[in-house]
Amino acid sequence: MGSATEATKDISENLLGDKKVTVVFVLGGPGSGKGTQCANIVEHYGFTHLSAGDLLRAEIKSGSENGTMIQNMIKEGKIVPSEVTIKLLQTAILENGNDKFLIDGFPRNEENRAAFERVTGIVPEFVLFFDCSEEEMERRLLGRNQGRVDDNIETIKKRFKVFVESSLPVVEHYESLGKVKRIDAAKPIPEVFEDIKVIFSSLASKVMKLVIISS
Ligand SMILES: Nc1ncnc2c1ncn2[C@@H]1O[C@H](COP(=O)(O)OP(=O)(O)OP(=O)(O)O)[C@@H](O)[C@H]1O
Ligand SMILES: O=c1ccn([C@@H]2O[C@H](COP(=O)(O)O)[C@@H](O)[C@H]2O)c(=O)[nH]1
Ligand SMILES: [Mg+2]
Repeated sequence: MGSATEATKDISENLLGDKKVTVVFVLGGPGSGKGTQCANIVEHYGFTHLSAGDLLRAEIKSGSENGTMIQNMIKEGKIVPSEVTIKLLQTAILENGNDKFLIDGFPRNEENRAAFERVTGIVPEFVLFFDCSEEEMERRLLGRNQGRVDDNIETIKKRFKVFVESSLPVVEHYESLGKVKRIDAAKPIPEVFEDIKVIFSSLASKVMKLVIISS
């Protein structure tokens, strides 16, 4: 087992089996622009983007035995059981050669958060939080046009409720640890990314890479 040097001890490099990774949780309301900006971060900063929602949608498409249950939960805007989502995230991390991940749209509630930390041992480097009004998010979701079963006004209202009641407490938890970097996500896309760049450039100037010292 290795240990971090003095220079990297504040970087969250954690064990996932034998793999040590740096993770940023990307959180924010439905339609706040998480996926859009994750694509920009991937392009500029070499992270791998893992959208929990995309992994769940891929699981439905794969014909998995959990597919019908997941589809029903998504249609209702409900949170899929932790063990299902964590397994998908864990597999995606282990199968990927990268060691830097943006985990988008997870953890969705406190139980997700605690289970993920317990199972994977991963603590996020920080949480990138997209702050946006419901009015603006609703406008974006109704205009998204990607054929998602949950982009209709009835499900959107349910998703907003779940976000406020279950997901915001996760942000508050990380806020209490000083780990939240809040972004004004109501701005136009290029301006939001300018703000994100400040955060990731400062992270890149710290020691970002994994340091393994054989003992
Ligand atoms: N800053 C922005 N201004 C205007 N439109 C935006 C902005 N960011 C994203 N959008 C648009 O809003 C829609 C939702 O964006 P995106 O899919 O990135 O959100 P999300 O947070 O990933 O949503 P979800 O939680 O539902 O997956 C998309 O059509 C996207 O093009
Ligand atoms: O960790 C998660 C992530 C997502 N879900 C379900 O999927 C939909 C869509 O998620 P997006 O992040 O908007 O793509 C969400 O409303 C949940 O039903 C989940 O259960 N757990
Ligand atoms: Mg998304």
